[in-house]
Parts: sequence; C-alpha cells; structure tokens
Amino acid sequence: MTAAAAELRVEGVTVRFAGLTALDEVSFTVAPGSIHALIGPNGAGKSTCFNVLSGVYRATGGSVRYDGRELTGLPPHRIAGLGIARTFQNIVLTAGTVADNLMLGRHGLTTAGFTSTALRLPKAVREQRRHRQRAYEIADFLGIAAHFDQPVGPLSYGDRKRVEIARALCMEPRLLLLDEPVAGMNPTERLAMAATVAAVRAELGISILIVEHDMGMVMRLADAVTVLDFGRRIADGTPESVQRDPEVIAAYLGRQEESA
Ligand SMILES: Nc1ncnc2c1ncn2[C@@H]1O[C@H](COP(=O)(O)OP(=O)(O)OP(=O)(O)O)[C@@H](O)[C@H]1O
Repeated sequence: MTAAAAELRVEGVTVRFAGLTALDEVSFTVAPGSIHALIGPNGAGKSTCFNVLSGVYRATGGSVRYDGRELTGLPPHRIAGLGIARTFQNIVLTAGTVADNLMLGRHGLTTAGFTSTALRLPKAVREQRRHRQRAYEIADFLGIAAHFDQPVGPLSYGDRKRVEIARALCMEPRLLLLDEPVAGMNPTERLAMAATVAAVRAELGISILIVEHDMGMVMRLADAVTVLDFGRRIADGTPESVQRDPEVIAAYLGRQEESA
C-alpha cells in the first residue's frame, strides 16, 4: 500500500543559468492531498521548478523538503523512490506496448533481481505477474486498458498522454508532478483529462502539482495556485484570489501585448 500523501515544502529556491535567474527565492507549500497549480507566462520558471523538484536540476540555493526529507541534491531515482513521480511537457514514451511502458514504471518496486527474472525463477515470475496485474488496474483507471497489449506508437495523442500518466502512477507515488497534461488536446480530451486528474486525487489520495496553461482547467481543479513571473513568485493562494490579483493580471496582459 502507498504511504499517505505528505507536505512538499519549497523554500527560497533559486536557480541561476549563466547570468539568468530562472527562479528567484521561490517558496510555496503543496498541502497533502491537494491539487496545487503552478502557473505563469512563458519563461516564468515553471519547468525549471519541476526540474528542481524531480532532481533533474540542482538548485543554486534554497531547500525542497518532502515529508520532512531534504530533496535538493538527490538524484531523480532517489526522489522517485520517496514517492514523487512526474510527467513531461512533451510525451516521453519508449517503443513497445502500453504494458511495456507501464512495467517500466514498476521497475523501482521490483525486488527480484535481473538474473532470477531472466531465468524465470518461480518467485520472479509471480512477482512479474503481480506487477502486470497492478499495471493493468492502473491502465483501466486511466481508461486505456483496451490498449494494454498494443504498441504505443499508433495511439492517439490523448491516449499516449494517458500512458505517460499511467506509467507515473505505476510508481505508486504519493505526489504526482504533471507538466501541462492537456497541452495539444482538443476540448473534449481536455475535459476528460481534467476528470482523470480529479479522480487521481479523490480515489487514489495522491497530491498533485500541476503546471498548466489552460486557465479554465486550473481554476476548476486547483485548491491552491502559485503564480511565477520572471522567476519570482508574484502570487500564492486560492484560484479566486489569484485570479483577481492585479500583479497576476498585469503579468498575463503584459506578455500578451509583447507577443501581439
Ligand atoms: N537549461 C537551461 N539553460 C539556460 N537557461 C534555461 C534553461 N532552462 C530554462 N532556462 C531559462 O530559464 C527561464 C525559465 O524557463 P522555464 O522553461 O522554466 O519557464 P516556463 O515557465 O516553464 O516556460 P514555458 O511556459 O514556456 O514552458 C527562461 O528564461 C529559460 O530560457
């Protein structure tokens, strides 16, 4: 059984790339069991923040703690091992079937070694069967069970995005980091994905930190919203309060004018 969701506390995180401050002392807390959105105009630092949380980038300063454990400096697989799984802005799947991709998500939970698996020793076979069963349940939860033994390549964009989320859930995380889960989807797929995200929290009890440009989705789903602009946190609160915040409105309007 997965351990209960815990608090993610981001404190004063700074990331500098050769002269550019991508994150400037950013702080926010993702409450256990909540859906928390991280939003902001293009280049605000959202992906950089995800990369710090998942161990891809090392922060220049500040701290990230999950369930009281310091994450900064840990490699991605150790962070995943603590129960934090992520998806990417662009779908990253390996060739093979849906099942193959989901079993990769189970890898960190497998106790049988490579040799006993390769020799198909009974214990390893039983373990593989159990993991496959759980992967199937998760595929079913995501609505992609019908494709379980099919190659991922020909699947629709929406279904491939679901495979990616299912693979992250196969790690049995306590916190799921979703990077733009509805980007590139049509309105029907977006609504279905919003319902899925809500179900992940409601039925699996997993906390979710979501980066998303679709404001309708953010406002409908999120309990709390943190807004970044040019690497700084400019607002943090309920969707309603953030939506009314003059600095947030100015940040979004300003960027629209720039790109007009
Ligand atoms: N590896 C890197 N090296 C140098 N600069 C980077 C790197 N990654 C991001 N940046 C810069 O850091 C800033 C923040 O980028 P980031 O991708 O985190 O923003 P974002 O909010 O995710 O944007 P978008 O909504 O467009 O995905 C940008 O100015 C970007 O060019």
